[in-house]
Amino acid sequence: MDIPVIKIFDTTLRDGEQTPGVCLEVDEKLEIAQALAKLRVDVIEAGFPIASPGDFAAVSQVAAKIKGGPAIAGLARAGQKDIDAAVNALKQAERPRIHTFIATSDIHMEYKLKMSREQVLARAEEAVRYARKFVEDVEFSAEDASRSDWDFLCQIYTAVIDAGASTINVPDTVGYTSPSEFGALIKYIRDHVPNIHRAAISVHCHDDLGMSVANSLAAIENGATQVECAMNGLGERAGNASLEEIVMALHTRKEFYKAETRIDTTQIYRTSRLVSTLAGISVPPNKAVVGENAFAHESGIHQHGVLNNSLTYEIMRPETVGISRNAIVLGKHSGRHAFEDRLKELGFELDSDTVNMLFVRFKELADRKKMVFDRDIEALVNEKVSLKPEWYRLSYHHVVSGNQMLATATVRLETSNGVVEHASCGDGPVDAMFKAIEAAVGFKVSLQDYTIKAVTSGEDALGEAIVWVECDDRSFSGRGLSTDVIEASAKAYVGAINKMLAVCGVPETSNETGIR
Ligand SMILES: CC(=O)SCCNC(=O)CCNC(=O)[C@H](O)C(C)(C)COP(=O)(O)OP(=O)(O)OC[C@H]1O[C@@H](n2cnc3c(N)ncnc32)[C@H](O)[C@@H]1OP(=O)(O)O
Ligand SMILES: CC(C)C(=O)C(=O)O
Ligand SMILES: [Mg+2]
Repeated sequence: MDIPVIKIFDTTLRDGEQTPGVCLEVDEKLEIAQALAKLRVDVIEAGFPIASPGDFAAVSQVAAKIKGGPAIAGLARAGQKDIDAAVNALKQAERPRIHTFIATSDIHMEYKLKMSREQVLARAEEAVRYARKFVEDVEFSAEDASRSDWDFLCQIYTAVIDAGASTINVPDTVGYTSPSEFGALIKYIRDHVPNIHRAAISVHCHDDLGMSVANSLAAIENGATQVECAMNGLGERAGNASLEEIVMALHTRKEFYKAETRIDTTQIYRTSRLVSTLAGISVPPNKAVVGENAFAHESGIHQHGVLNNSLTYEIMRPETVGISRNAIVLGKHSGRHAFEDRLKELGFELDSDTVNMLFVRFKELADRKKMVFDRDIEALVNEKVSLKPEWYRLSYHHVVSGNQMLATATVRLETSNGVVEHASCGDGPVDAMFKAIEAAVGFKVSLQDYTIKAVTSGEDALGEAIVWVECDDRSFSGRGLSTDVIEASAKAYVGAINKMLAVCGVPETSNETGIR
């Protein structure tokens, strides 16, 4: 018997970007799209083209650059303007998909759309028919399907399939359903939509009650053949169903679900790290599949079992998701071959200029650290990805602090006009550093959030700082990496300021015009 292949529709770049505080730039979206193509997802939802010029540009770039693999989807409300924007953004896609949607629950229709059932039905049909004039692959979503009247849902799905939709999506928009209820809904749709054999059934689950993955799997058990999900479970509110969890559930329990995906599971971990770095959202250590502890064993009885046979306490092998267990330790005496080899093992295919640049950074790091771990290397590579044109570059810093003195920081920033240097006092070394940087750039910076964590363990661990700053109601993140946490913090702050200036422009009070 042939095992059905479940399509993975990745929405990291669309619903994932709706994670509060996340704002990906065009080149960052492209970098993630390339990783998703390597992961072999079936569809990349690249954005919502009418939403902003940046989203339009990102969908266009992804459509132009990602070839020979996934279909590229653009989201559109059920209206001609939105569909026209999606059509234009997807012009260069090899396999464009228009994803149009309208809400079908009574609460959404009455209070949000202010439309009757008849109007929503007519609008959905019109939108699908209009989209089909431009592309063959049209997906229709009934937003808030899980809180909609089941017979109305079946009526609208029948109508949109007749109008040309090749995929009908059943979203649990607010994460309200439960596995048995959602499974029954999918079965009901299969039994009550007469033309359902002409369309694929997709599901799109949110995690408000922590059941998005369980609900998606229940839908698969009842005949859904596409799941919409996001890397690291990013998405609106509590997020979408996590791609890595759905894929690894199907992979690990293939004999139970009797379904598989086309995903190259060895790319999962690398993609997860890239998304976490570029989105500025850390992965919790206890996160399934990609968390730091997902394959770590703390207690003696478990360690004993794992040493005898790892399957005693591991249902998946770390290598299957791309986490290397390599015993070769890289350090200051390691050479280029070992370094290049490790990059390849970690799934990075980089040109020789990039490898050369990274090797220099690796040696600098190895001078400051006894051992360089895989996660240090991933951090170096992902930092390379997020390098942006800079207005300001940190060239020197000095901090004095103690428990009975006022912390004082001095910074020197390079700009196109030369250097600018300032000193400030603060409530602790990081505050003093941030104040010195603010004085150096010459304008007030609105700090939203600041986190620091160790990338690896040990006293010489690489520290990763993430800083969020705000301007014109938009948030910008910066990331800094160093064995010195104050330096990591300063780099992250300057990085966030650079990103902010690229979008909001340089305030008049600025000391310098900056470097570009
Ligand atoms: C469940 C989801 O995740 S849906 C996707 C959600 N994502 C986003 O909203 C991110 C991008 N959104 C945006 O940038 C903006 O909301 C835009 C550009 C889409 C629209 O902006 P605005 O025109 O300023 O409208 P605003 O967002 O305030 O309100 C939404 C409008 O769309 C209408 N609308 C909402 N969903 C739909 C739909 N599926 N089909 C047709 N109209 C819809 C609402 O009724 C409202 O109409 P009104 O302006 O006539 O009252
Ligand atoms: C646009 C739709 C599919 C959506 O994101 C939702 O309903 O959650
Ligand atoms: Mg959603």
